Amino acid sequence: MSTLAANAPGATGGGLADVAASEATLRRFLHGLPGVDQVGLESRAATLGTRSIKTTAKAFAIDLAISMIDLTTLEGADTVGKVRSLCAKGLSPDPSDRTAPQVAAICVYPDMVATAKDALRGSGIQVASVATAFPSGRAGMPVKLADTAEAVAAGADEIDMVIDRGAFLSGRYLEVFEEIRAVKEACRRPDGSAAHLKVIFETGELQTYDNVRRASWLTMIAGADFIKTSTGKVAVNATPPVTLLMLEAVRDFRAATGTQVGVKPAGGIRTTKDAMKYLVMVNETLGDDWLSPHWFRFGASSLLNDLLMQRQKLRTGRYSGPDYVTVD
Ligand SMILES: O=C[C@H](O)COP(=O)(O)O
Repeated sequence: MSTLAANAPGATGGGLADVAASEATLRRFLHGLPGVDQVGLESRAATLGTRSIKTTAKAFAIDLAISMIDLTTLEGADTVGKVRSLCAKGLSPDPSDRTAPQVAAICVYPDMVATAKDALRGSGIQVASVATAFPSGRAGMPVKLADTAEAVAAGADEIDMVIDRGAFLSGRYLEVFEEIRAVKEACRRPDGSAAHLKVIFETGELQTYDNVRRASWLTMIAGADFIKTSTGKVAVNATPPVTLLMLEAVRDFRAATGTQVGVKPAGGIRTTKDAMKYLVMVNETLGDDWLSPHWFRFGASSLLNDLLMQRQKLRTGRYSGPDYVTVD
C-alpha cells in the first residue's frame, strides 16, 4: 500500500473495502488524506510543462495525442449532420494522409449516441456519452439513471457522468459515492458487459486541491474506470496542476489496490503545445503503463485541428492553408 493510502484512517491492512461503510468512515478516510502542497504541485506542473519534444519524438507524440482524443460535440445546437461529420473526421482525421491515426472516441449527448454508433460501426472508435444531467448534474436519481440507461441502450461504449458538486462540497460524500455506484450499475448491458464509466469532477468548481484529491479517491473507491477533470462548460476547465494531482492519485490508487484507473483532462485543451505538456506529465508521473488511449484521454473539441496542422508541418516543412483542416 502506498504511503498515502496507508496513512489514511480506515485504510488499514488489506485495502479500502470498508472505507465507505458509513458517512463517518468515508469522511475520516477522505479528510485523512495528506493535504496537497499547492506550491510544490504548481511548480512541478510548470517545470514539466517546459520540457520540449522535438522531431521524431514530437511526431510520435502528435500521433499518440490524436489517438487519445475523445472528439467532442456537446452543444444544444448539435444536429445529426454535425455528429455524422464529426464521426467522419474522427475516422479519417486527415483525408490527404491515411497514416494519420483515428481518434479514441466521439463524445456526444445521449440522443446522438445512435447516430454516432451507426457512423462509426466497425471502426473500433468508441462512442462516449455524457449523462446524469450533464453538465450541471442537477436532477434526481431517477432522471440521472434514465439518462445513463438511454445512452447505454443506444449503444454507448463509455459514459461520462458528472458528480453532484453541491453534495460533495456540503460533505455528503456517501451520497456522491452511492450515486456513482448506481450509475455504474446502470452502465450494465443485458449481456453482462458494461459501458466504461468516466466520472467528471468539474474541478473548476471544487475550490481546493485537497478537494480534487478527495474526489479522486472517493470516485476510484466507488468504481470509476476513468476520472475526468471537467465538463468544458465552466470558466476553469482542465489545468496542468489539477491533472498532475489526478495522475498522482491514480498512481497511488493502483499501488494501494492493484486497480488501474484512467485519467481524462477535458475542456480548454486546444493546442499541440498543451497536449505535449500533458503527455510529458503522464510519462513522468505514470510511465508507459498509462501512455495509451486505454488509460489516458483528452476531452477536446478543437485540439485535433491543431495536432493535424503540426503533423503536416513536420511532414512537409510548412503549415497548410486555412482550408487544410475542416472547421468544426
Ligand atoms: O469533454 C470535452 C469538452 O467538453 C470539450 O471542451 P473544449 O471545447 O474546450 O475542447
